[in-house]
Amino acid sequence: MGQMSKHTTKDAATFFTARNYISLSATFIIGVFVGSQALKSFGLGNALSGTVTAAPAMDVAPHVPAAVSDDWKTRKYYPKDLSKHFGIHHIDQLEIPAELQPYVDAHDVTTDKQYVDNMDLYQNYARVFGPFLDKLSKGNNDERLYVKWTGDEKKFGVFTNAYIPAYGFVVEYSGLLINSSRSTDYEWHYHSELVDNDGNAMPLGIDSQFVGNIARFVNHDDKPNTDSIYVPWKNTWRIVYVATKNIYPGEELTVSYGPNYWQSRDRLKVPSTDSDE
Ligand SMILES: C[S@@+](CC[C@H](N)C(=O)[O-])C[C@H]1O[C@@H](n2cnc3c(N)ncnc32)[C@H](O)[C@@H]1O
Repeated sequence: MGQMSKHTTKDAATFFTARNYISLSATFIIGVFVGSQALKSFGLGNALSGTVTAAPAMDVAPHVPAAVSDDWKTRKYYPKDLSKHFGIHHIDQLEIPAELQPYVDAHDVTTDKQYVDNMDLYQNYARVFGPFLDKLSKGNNDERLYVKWTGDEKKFGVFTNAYIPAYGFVVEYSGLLINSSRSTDYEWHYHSELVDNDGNAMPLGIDSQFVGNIARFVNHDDKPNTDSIYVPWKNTWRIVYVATKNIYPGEELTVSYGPNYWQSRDRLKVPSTDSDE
């Protein structure tokens, strides 16, 4: 995630009623297909590589749904369930707290070195993925993706009900823009050159531990089927998960958190007090 930072890194809404599910799904699939073709024609496919980073990690209590029932390890959780079962306030898009908004407004992301050095790439990202950030963000009735228990090691993960073609938009990593890392498992580095009142660079992250969307449940894999990229959109950097290969219904979505994430976890391990170690 950007980098999941635990500072690196790490949709849609009134999306589906039973009646409009099929047509909206079709719209989405056509959308990602068009997007993926556009990306291919831009030759961006190979450019979808670890540009986002996650923040260093800290162990947190395993996510046991707040409302535990007998089927909690087998059922599917949709965005509308996140509040009741995980205590998460669902938001579709990056949320900027009022106290940080003036700093965001005072800065032009197209002057960031990362943008200037890769202008063609980021202009294309904005052109292809930007519209998804607006059009797919309509509330918490999206049923394309769901959360399900994967096992004791990884806990919950995210799966797809829809076919997602390679290079297609998967989901935005929503959350709160923060300027003080809490080093949770749910924070990506926010990619920017914002400065505070003294002109010092502000260390920013996107934190989705308690306020965010389904993307916060996407697990790490060394050979993931999505990539996290930064998309400059409406003067903010948005983190988007993009498919790196065709993803079929029932598959788990995965992303690389980046090396910092796991290194920081290792550092945080409490030394064993066992006498034989
Ligand atoms: C962003 S959360 C992903 C959602 C998490 N599985 C949950 O149930 O809330 C990141 C945490 O999930 C777990 N995790 C993710 N990918 C993993 C993997 N490949 N192997 C082991 N644990 C993993 C780790 O505890 C990690 O710190």
